[in-house]
Amino acid sequence: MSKKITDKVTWVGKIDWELRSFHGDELSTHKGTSYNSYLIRDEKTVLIDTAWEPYDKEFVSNLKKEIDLKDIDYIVINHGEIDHSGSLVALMNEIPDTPIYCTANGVKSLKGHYHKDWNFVPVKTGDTLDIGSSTLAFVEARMLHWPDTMFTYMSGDNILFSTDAFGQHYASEMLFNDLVDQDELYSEAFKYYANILTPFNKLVINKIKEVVAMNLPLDYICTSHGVIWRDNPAQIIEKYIEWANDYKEDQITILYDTMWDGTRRMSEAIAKGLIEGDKDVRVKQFNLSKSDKNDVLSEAFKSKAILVGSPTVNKGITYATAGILEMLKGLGMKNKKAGAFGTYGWSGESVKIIEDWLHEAGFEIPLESVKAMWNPDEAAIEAAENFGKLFAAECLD
Ligand SMILES: Cc1cc2nc3c(=O)[nH]c(=O)nc-3n(C[C@H](O)[C@H](O)[C@H](O)COP(=O)(O)O)c2cc1C
Repeated sequence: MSKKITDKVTWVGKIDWELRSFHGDELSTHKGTSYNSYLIRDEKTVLIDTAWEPYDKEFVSNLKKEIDLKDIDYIVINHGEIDHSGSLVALMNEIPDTPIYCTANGVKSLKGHYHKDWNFVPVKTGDTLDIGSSTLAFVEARMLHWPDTMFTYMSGDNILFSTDAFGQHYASEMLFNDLVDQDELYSEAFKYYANILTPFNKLVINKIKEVVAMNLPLDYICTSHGVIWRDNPAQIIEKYIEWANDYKEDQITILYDTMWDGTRRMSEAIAKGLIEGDKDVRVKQFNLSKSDKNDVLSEAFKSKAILVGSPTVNKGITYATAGILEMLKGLGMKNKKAGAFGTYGWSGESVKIIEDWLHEAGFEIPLESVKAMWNPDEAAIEAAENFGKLFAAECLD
C-alpha cells in the first residue's frame, strides 16, 4: 500500500512487522523494520531505492498499481545493500534500460551483488539531476555506512533522502515521526546508531557539518528504515551530533557470564560497591548468555565505563563473553573506561584475556582487575565490593 508524503512524493516501500533479526543474526530487530522506497512524480518520474529481495514480487506489483513502470525515467540507488536494492532484479526485468543513478562505489556493489550490466550513471557530490520543477542533488556519504552510500536532496519539497542515516528498525503504519510513540522511536534510533554507526563517528560529524554548510532548507528526512522525520527533522541531526561525540551518561554497565553463579555473585558485589561510593551513578548488570547482545551494546554505548566478567573455561573465556568482546572491538567506542573480573578453578586466564581484548577494543583500564577462586568467599566478595568503589571513583567525575 502506497502512502502520500507530499503532492509529488509517495512512499512505495514495504513494512516488515515480522523481522526479528537482521544482517543474519548480527542485529536484533525487536520492533520489525521497513524498507522505504519513494516515488517522485515531477515532469520526470524517479524511484528512490527499492525493498529487500524476499518482497520483490510484492514490491513490483504494488509499484504497478501506482504507476506504469515504463513511466519511470530514473532510478536512484542511494545504497547498494540488499535490503534496499534487492528488488532491482525483478524491477529491471521489466524496465531493463532505465538509468540507475548511484555512486561509482554503488556501481561496484550493485554489480558485485547482481552481476548485471545495467545502465548505470555514476554520480558524485555536486552532481544534480533536473526532474522538472525540482532538482535532485547528490551528496556522497562514504562509509555511512558502506563505501557506496550517498544522500539525495530534492529541492522544492526540501527532502533529504538519507538512506540508512537517521533510520530505525521500527515497523509502523504511521509514516511520520510525530505520529509514533516517541520513547520507542528514540530507543530504536539510538540502538541503530550504537550498533551500526558508532565506528564512523568522525565521518558522521564531518558529513553533518558538510550538509549543514550547504544551507539547504529541510522539511523532511526520508530515511530507508523506519519513520520519516517531518516534525522538526533537525532534532535527529542534533541527536546524531550528540551521539557521534563519544556519547556517555553517568552509567556503568556490567557484562558477565557464569556457569555456576560465582561470576554473577562477583558482579553483584561489584555493583554494590559502585553504588556505595560517593558518586551518583546508574548501574546495570547483564548476564550475556541471557541478554540480547545488541541491547547490551546500546547500554555499553551509553556508559562511561563497562566491566566485563567471565569464569575461566578451558584456559579461555565463555563464548558469550568472547562474542560481545569481538563486537565491542568492531564498534571501537572511544573515551570509555573498562575493567575485568571473573572466577576460576586452577589456572585463571579469563581476566587477562578480557583485559587484552578490552585494550584492543580501545578501552582504558584504570584498575587492576579482580578474580576469585571457585565460588567467591566472604573475603573475595568484600574485595569485589571494594573494587567497585574504587572503579566508580576512577570513572566518574
Ligand atoms: C568446562 C569447564 C572448564 C574449566 N576450565 C578451567 C580452566 O581451564 N582453568 C581454570 O582455572 N578453571 C577452569 N574451570 C573452573 C571454573 O573456572 C570455575 O568452576 C569457576 O568458579 C566457575 O565460575 P562460575 O561460577 O562463574 O561459572 C572450568 C570449569 C568448567 C565447568
